[in-house]
Amino acid sequence: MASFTDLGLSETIIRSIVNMGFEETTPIQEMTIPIALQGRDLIGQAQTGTGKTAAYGIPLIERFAEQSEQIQGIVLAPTRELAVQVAEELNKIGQFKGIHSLPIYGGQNIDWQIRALRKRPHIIVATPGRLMDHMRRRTIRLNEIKIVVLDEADEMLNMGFLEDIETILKEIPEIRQTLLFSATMPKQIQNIAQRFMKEPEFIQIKATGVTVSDIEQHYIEVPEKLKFDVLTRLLDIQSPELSIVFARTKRRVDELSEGLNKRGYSAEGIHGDLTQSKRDSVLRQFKDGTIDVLVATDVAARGLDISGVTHVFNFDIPQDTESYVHRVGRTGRAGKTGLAITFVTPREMGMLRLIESVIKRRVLRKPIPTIVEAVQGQQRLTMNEILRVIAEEDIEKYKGLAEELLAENDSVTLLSAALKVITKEPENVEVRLTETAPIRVKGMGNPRGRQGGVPKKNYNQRTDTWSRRRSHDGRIGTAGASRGKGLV
Ligand SMILES: Nc1ncnc2c1ncn2[C@@H]1O[C@H](COP(=O)(O)OP(=O)(O)OP(=O)(O)O)[C@@H](O)[C@H]1O
Ligand SMILES: [Mg+2]
Repeated sequence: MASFTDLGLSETIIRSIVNMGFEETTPIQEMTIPIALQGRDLIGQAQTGTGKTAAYGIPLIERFAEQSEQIQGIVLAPTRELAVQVAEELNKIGQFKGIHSLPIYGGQNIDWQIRALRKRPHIIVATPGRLMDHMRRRTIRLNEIKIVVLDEADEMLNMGFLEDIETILKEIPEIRQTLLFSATMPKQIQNIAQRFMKEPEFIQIKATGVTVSDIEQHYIEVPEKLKFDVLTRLLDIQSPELSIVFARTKRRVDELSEGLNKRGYSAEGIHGDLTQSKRDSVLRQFKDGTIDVLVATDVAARGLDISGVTHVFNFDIPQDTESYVHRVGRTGRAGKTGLAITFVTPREMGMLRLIESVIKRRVLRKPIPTIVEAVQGQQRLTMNEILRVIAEEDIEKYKGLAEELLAENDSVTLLSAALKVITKEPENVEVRLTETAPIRVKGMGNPRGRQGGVPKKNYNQRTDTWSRRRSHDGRIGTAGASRGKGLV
């Protein structure tokens, strides 16, 4: 890896990079910054969490003149939260050069944005819809734009922003530089590249596959009905620092975060139907650790860089392989490690195999954790907390009471009772979720299952075994038959 000083950057930029704590370039930065500095068009693909923002942000800011009164650069991003985050990072890179970036996104008061625009930011980081609004109102002029960046370009296409992007790019002078970045590059991207870019250089960093090797990836085959209990068991056993739970729909997100709260976890949901101020406050609370579990739709799958996310749970398997790559990429960022666990219902095994074929890596199968393990996990938490309090807190005023209680009870009985009171008992509140249909892939997995030839799989919670049951006569089939007999 190279040093930033070898890239011919100006002193003010180097100073801000040092200030941000970056010591060496990441591979995508090393490869793309010199090309982007020459003014050439560029498509950059590198794994999640490997510094693509600075890979375009550094040349973007290096090439701008701070004296200009006009907007010189536009970054388009698919979600509001990402627009805010990118603008923050660009402001850090531009702090000593005096280059200002402003996020512009839907759900935020437009008059406020218009006032902020009058302060002459050099760079706008926008979601396409809101930028279009400003273009119609003529509150943003794009005729001085020199550089355009499409961050998460493929996701903007997925979201149906193609027309908006076309309209936006047509308003921008043809003599410009266009940069396009994402961890995933499906074929449609070539379309955009051909139509809107000039002989783009394609830089692809493919160290060990599409997903980062620092992310441990597991899956658990689990029936739909048991997913929620399995999730809470995993939270109890693993006690993640911060975790993101991805679910398929907004309704699932609401139900899940409500259910988690009922069971005593500090969780909040984020999805597109919430007000922007709610979305902002949820994300803020998650970042500062006020809430430990963020339950999200794919709105939080792309680009978000939150330190301390040790676990990603795919409560529902994603509908496409790109989504998988980005979701699990919310952990294991900037050289840190992370764990991603995907729940797969029996009929979704085909989707899992498809994901494995795209990421070119096996996802490890793990058994359904037992309730005993969950209890042990909670007890361990309690024990650690007690030891921490002994080491760090003032407990003098409890000692009198302790002695009184010890006079009439033996110490083991007394402490056991106290532990029972303070340990959270797993699965003590029933939570029901609205069921969703499995995600299936044509031609993958177990095709005969769909024709009814292979008996349905059943999971036996008490014996932790899967068995195949013939639908007609109710007899137990092969796997796990001996243990499952009479219980299925
Ligand atoms: N050269 C560097 N040295 C150390 N940390 C860095 C460096 N470049 C970027 N980072 C940090 O790494 C983290 C991930 O960067 P960034 O969000 O740009 O990743 P990304 O490649 O855009 O990921 P995604 O595909 O998920 O959007 C950020 O916290 C960023 O500040
Ligand atoms: Mg990014």
